[in-house]
Amino acid sequence: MYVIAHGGAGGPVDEPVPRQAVLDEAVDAGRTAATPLDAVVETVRVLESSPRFNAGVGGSVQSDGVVRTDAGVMTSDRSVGAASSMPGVEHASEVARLVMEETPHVCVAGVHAVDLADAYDVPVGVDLWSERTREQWADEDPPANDDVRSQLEWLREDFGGAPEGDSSNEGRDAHHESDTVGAVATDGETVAALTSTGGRWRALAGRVGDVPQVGSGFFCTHAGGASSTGSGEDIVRVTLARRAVDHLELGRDPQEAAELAIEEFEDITGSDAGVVVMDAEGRAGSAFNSDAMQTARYAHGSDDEDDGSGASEE
Ligand SMILES: NC(=O)C[C@H](N)C(=O)O
Repeated sequence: MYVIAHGGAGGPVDEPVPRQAVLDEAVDAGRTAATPLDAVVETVRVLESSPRFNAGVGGSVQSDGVVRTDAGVMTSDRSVGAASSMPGVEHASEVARLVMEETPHVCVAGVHAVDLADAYDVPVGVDLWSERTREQWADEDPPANDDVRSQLEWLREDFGGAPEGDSSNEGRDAHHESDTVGAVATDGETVAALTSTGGRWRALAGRVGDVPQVGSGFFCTHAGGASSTGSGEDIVRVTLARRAVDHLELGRDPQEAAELAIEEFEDITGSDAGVVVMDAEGRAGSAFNSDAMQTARYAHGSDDEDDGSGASEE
């Protein structure tokens, strides 16, 4: 099984070495999975359980002091599942898979997604706070939860106010909000792509970004798959993952596809993002225009194909 994973695009990374070790471990978990779908879920589960990433445990905290998780998954036969805005759900990846496999829908949200998870024995009521998010939240002074207008004023300081002003990510990485995770995998026949996140730090309660939106945070066809990361409000405007896969469909290799998609994203939005891409042969590519994006891969034709170390810190 070929797998590529990322740990989010954003500012310079705190403690890149142990973080890379978790990414490598995640790809190792995915490589031994039975199917590409199992592979992306196994890979992302490892990252969701690590407080070093903004997914599952350690996810960003919304304006009402609640961590909510989102994920989306797609396979090359165009099966899709997504779940969003889930308090207390560590493995949003598993709920996205449940939506794909067990429901006639493509996205389930909020407490109803939590109920669905519970009905299929995905653990709920999990404490998603990490030491780091607890400390950071202690420094915040949000207005009362029932005062939504004041909350909006308060969070605009961070989100730049106007929609197109959202490109400014200055200072936001200190909030560890850029560490969304994702993976693409193939066995040479079918492909799967999955992205999982806690969203953005002190976003309005109930805010949902690109991650569970098909074509924005994730996309997959017979040509290959992609997983995006960065400012969700900007990624959705260009459907970044779809754009990367379109380039594969047009015959580009995965590295070219990733680079072209990020160039187009930057031209249109002026914002920062990253994307990982894998084609159906297991060739991988990645690109970002932020300061950093760590990836790990076990890919066809890459240096690590033989030894399986899978590491690539960028
Ligand atoms: N760090 C991220 O990638 C955040 C995610 N794209 C979101 O906007 O929810």
